[in-house]
Amino acid sequence: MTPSTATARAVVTALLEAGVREVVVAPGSRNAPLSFALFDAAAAGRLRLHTRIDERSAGFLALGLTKVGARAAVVCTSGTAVANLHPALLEAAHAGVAMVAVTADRPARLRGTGANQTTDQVGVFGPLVPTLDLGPGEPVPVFPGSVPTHLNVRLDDPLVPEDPWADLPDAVDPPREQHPWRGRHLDPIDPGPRTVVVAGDDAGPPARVLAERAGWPLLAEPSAGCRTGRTPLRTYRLLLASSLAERVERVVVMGHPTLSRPVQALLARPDVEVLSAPSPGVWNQRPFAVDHEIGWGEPHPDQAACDPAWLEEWQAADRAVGAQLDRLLAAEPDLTPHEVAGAVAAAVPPGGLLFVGPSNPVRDLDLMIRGWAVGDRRKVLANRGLAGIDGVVSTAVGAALGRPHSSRAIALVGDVTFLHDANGLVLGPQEPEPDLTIVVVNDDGGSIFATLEQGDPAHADRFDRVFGTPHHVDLASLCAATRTPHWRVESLPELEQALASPNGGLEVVEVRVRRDNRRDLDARIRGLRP
Ligand SMILES: Cc1ncc(C[n+]2csc(CCOP(=O)(O)OP(=O)(O)O)c2C)c(N)n1
Ligand SMILES: C=C(O[C@H]1C=C[C@H](C(=O)CCC(=O)O)[C@@H](C(=O)O)[C@@H]1O)C(=O)O
Ligand SMILES: [Mg+2]
Repeated sequence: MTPSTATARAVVTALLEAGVREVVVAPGSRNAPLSFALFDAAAAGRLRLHTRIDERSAGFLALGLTKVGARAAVVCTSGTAVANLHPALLEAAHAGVAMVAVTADRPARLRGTGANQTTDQVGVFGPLVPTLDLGPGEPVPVFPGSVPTHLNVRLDDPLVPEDPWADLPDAVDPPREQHPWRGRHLDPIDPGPRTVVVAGDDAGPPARVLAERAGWPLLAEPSAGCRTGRTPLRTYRLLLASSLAERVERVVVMGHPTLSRPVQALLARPDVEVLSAPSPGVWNQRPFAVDHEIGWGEPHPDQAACDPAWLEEWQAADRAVGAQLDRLLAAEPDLTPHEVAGAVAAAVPPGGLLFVGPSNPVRDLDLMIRGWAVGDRRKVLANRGLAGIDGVVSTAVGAALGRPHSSRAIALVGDVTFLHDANGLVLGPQEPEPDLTIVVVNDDGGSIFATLEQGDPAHADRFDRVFGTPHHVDLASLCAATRTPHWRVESLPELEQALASPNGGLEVVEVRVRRDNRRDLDARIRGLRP
């Protein structure tokens, strides 16, 4: 057996022992020993193989698979291919997703020379994703279980094995990565001050359990993993501009809140006491002052409850503002992005999966999710580690592939986000295909900027060129190029019909909405009060 084949087979064995059962390979020559070993392991049923020609998409595919518990590795050749994995690994680092990147490298003697496809791959992802550098004959290091790993493998000629891998290791049950909060809850908190619970990305069920037991309003983002039960407030980000918010004395913050400035403003208020639970990701220090760090205890049924009137006040205000919002949207002459988000949310059945893109789609969804029941196992995911618009299609594909028991898988993304990872639609004829409906809210550009400072009419002469960035891309033609079924809908009933008629594979439903009125619509919505 050649040294490179031995190294590659040792790496694949270590991946299997670490619970990796999904591997995404981007084609290359230097990683050939790894690709052959992975092919043999897949043929023997030890793992599922995916191939992607775009390493950036391949990395996000592995991220999406890992986010739903199907721990994945992505494997690529040397050179610029490696750098294409950086966006997915950065997102993984900041969101605490334990994906694995295996990069093939030239042998040590060629480092620092002008040899082809040879660059400095050790530490290429910076200190946030350190490199484990492996040479021939060296023991493969153990992959850490809760953070992304970069394994750089130096491989020398001959790269092609002399024979197939026959003596594969026995299949073992992969260790189930336990989320820090799984089966645990926060230590009891005194119910005294008027408190709200802020649940950011990946806060998980403990946030809901705490809010329910204490009787506190729950301000949960769509991907918080706890937007269920009786305590989440649909219009919390609007209510934070009301007099109710002025009476908040304390906030318990869990997960990684990133969506809205009203929440960030609440957390920064000097008169508000902040209790912070551990935050996911590599930089878990909070960007606001924390008065008390609170930790995971064992399940505590004895979280004392506060005066129920506090939550009842918020719930009444939420109903009032929610009704005003529904009336406002119904009165709009055109289909609004908020109604699109509402239809998508309504189309997610129990056991369903929803992957939501950044920018306005996740914020529109935030306003439109209504009363999902506890225990229905709806899963809402987003790349909120860094809120990038890159790799979102591929992450959604990975999540759908990695959670096959989902009753329905839908993605809700903006048009620029969709275009940014159009290569996520490139699916070879032998590739596992997800049952995933991608709803693209197409307003021909980035409408989020219209709602920010740069959207002020004073900048109208420059806005579209450098912020709105209209593209006029024909999404039907783009989908046709990858043979992805495409359905353009013009109305809410048509959208609801499309959502009710999944084709069982990867499909795109395009909804055209206006961008020219976004700033005004957003301002009128923000102006709603109880
Ligand atoms: C990789 C990356 N590039 C740029 C940005 C900045 N950005 C945030 S939202 C956005 C526009 C998104 O447009 P779209 O997906 O159409 O959503 P919309 O704002 O129209 O709702 C951009 C460019 C980013 N977050 N990530
Ligand atoms: C476009 C980018 O991201 C910005 C998107 C929205 C954020 C925001 O202010 C939302 C306001 C709200 O929903 O209340 C904005 C921010 O966090 O300040 C983000 O930068 C981008 O290029 O980063
Ligand atoms: Mg857009």
